[in-house]
Amino acid sequence: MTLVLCVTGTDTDVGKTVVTAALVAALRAHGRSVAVYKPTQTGVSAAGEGDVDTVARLLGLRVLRHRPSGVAGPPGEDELLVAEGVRLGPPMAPVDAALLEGGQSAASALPTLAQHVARVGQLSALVDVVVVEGAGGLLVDLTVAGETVADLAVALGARLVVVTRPALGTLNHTALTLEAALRRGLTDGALVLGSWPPDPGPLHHANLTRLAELATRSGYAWAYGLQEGLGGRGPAALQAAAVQLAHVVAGQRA
Ligand SMILES: Nc1ncnc2c1ncn2[C@@H]1O[C@H](COP(=O)(O)OP(=O)(O)OP(=O)(O)O)[C@@H](O)[C@H]1O
Ligand SMILES: C[C@H](N)[C@H](N)CCCCCC(=O)O
Ligand SMILES: [Mg+2]
Repeated sequence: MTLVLCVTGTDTDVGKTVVTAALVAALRAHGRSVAVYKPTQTGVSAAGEGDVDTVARLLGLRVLRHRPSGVAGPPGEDELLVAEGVRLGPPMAPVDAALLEGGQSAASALPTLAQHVARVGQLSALVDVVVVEGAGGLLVDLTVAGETVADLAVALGARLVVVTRPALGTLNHTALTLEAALRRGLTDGALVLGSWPPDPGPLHHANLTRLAELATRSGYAWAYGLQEGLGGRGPAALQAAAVQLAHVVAGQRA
């Protein structure tokens, strides 16, 4: 059965895309074929680089774009199978980006939860693991009906990967995110640091201990995560650093 990982975060800009790339690198290195799905990509023009394109670039892979009509077959060795549910220009939450770009009709035309699930199902037929990168944090609305990233993770039966920050403010954001996830039945998950600074201070070390405690208390696996700057060091560095991450995040079910 295909494993679905849903990568969310305690906030936008916490490193979900870099963690997604690291997971893809490590899973591929273990011989697993992987696809990446971004249900709602906002803040990017039609010709711009979406998060799925960033993952491919970070890994030095060619993009094989999956279309709903099912044009793409299984990806080749140097290809990454990717798909987006919808792409919107304004750098905002999905529903608001749609409203700004095209008014109520654009918001109503956003993919439904069932359409996202069907798209992931199509990808699942082609690969071993589908990694879904949400928009912003766990409770951001993806659909005009008010269904969130959490609802999508539940509908997919996904393992949740919560990416968090090591800096001040993270303890409250992380506790809220994990509490909301557990309340919705998302009990299978991992907590991951998106970016660990090269010069950590007492605050970072204290937060590291507290974050590990929060993960354990929530029944989530805990992964130290990625070093700051790793995203720019090339596919080999990303892959090497991701081995432990992938073991923690996907090991139990991969
Ligand atoms: N470990 C890392 N190494 C290098 N750069 C990083 C790392 N983590 C985060 N960044 C940088 O921080 C910024 C935000 O990271 P990223 O795009 O992964 O966040 P995100 O959570 O995916 O944001 P969004 O909500 O927009 O999808 C990017 O410029 C990214 O390159
Ligand atoms: C545009 C940005 N990079 C994200 N993809 C969208 C983040 C939505 C966050 C909404 C919020 O929590 O306020
Ligand atoms: Mg991202």
